[in-house]
Amino acid sequence: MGPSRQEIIRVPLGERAYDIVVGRGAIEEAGARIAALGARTVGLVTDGTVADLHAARVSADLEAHGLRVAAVVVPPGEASKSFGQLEAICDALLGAKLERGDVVLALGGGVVGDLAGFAAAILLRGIRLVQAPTTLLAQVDSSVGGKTGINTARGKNLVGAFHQPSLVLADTALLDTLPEREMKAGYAEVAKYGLIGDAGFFRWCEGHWREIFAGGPERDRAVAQSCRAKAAVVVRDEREEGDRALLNLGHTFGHALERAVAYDGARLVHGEAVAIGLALAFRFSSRLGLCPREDAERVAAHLDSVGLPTRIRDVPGAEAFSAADLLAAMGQDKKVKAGELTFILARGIGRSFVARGIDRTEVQAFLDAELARRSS
Ligand SMILES: NC(=O)c1ccc[n+]([C@@H]2O[C@H](COP(=O)([O-])OP(=O)(O)OC[C@H]3O[C@@H](n4cnc5c(N)ncnc54)[C@H](O)[C@@H]3O)[C@@H](O)[C@H]2O)c1
Ligand SMILES: O=C(O)C(=O)C[C@@H](O)[C@H](O)[C@H](O)COP(=O)(O)O
Ligand SMILES: [Zn+2]
Repeated sequence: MGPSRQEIIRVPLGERAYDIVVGRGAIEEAGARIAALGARTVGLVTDGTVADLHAARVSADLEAHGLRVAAVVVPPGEASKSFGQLEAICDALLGAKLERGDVVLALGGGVVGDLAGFAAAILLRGIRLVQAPTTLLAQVDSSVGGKTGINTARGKNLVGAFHQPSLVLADTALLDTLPEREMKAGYAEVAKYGLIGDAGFFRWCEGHWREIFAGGPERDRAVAQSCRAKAAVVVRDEREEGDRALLNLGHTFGHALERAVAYDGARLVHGEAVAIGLALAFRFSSRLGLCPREDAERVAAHLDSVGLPTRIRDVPGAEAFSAADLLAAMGQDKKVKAGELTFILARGIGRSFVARGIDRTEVQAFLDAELARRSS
């Protein structure tokens, strides 16, 4: 593999087409590229941690390109994907007199991207959004594809809008400051792309995950390959009427677990929930006789070796979970159709498919068996 350089991936969505710039230094293009969009003011939304580490440099660059910056800082963590923080952002940006020709810049992880993206979708009935993802998870997943939203007590991401960004700047050097726990969490979504439809990429990940964590060309390659894989699905099915649901592999279980801990990131962050969800989706597929047991074991073994959780019992406080509660949470999943559950299951690594009308008693029996493992 050659030296690191920036790569531009085009997401061809007609009048909503945009570029994803991947590589070290991509954020340094923010001022020039946003000025070229014709904005005058940038509503810079970030969280407290990212503000301290990276926002001053970005603001200075925007101002150097003649842009006025109106900054809003939310508390770090999943709890910020709330009506309260959404209202605070809207109020601050309206107070700063943002106009329809202006831009919201989401500088942060998936929490900031989803929240600021939703604000951009509804402010003045929709203004442009630039995503500057600063976590591995946000660079490989949440900044691309236009899903924005917040959580409610009834479930994850249940209020939101599709609002594609006008530009994504995925600066992989920003990940140098990311804590290891968050790096691992983001890696679950990287591995997901291999498990969905690219067994060769999963094999490559098994051999290169340490280099992805360490930085260098493998990290850039993993981010770019993930963005290409996601963009390909989104272009086929932008509003999740069919195939896009594949990107939800591991999420029916994962979102139920996030709700079970009341979005408490100290216990479980999204990527960790996805890691458990991926392992569960493969074990469930194997139990249903769809997927070889060796594949399910290989998935869990790889996630284990990275240091990700793969069992419900790995969640602190899991003793309090019941199969009925988890099943009830799954009943609020956005993939539910005519009251029936939809899961993303697998015939093997890289062979995932959308399975509609899954029998609740099968899911209940599987969860009972998984929960029984907590004492073993
Ligand atoms: N819209 C989508 O398609 C999509 C896809 C996947 C996930 N998501 C959502 O994304 C969210 C999770 O995103 P996340 O994992 O990025 O979590 P996050 O945004 O909470 O970021 C994780 C932590 O890392 C900190 N951080 C961010 N960048 C940093 C950096 N460069 N250096 C040091 N610290 C940094 C943050 O302050 C935070 O504490 C969830 O809400 C999930 O539902 C959305
Ligand atoms: O972009 C998608 O589509 C995904 O499903 C990506 C997921 O990783 C992400 O967590 C997404 O927010 C889940 O979507 P939801 O519709 O189940 O809330
Ligand atoms: Zn996800």
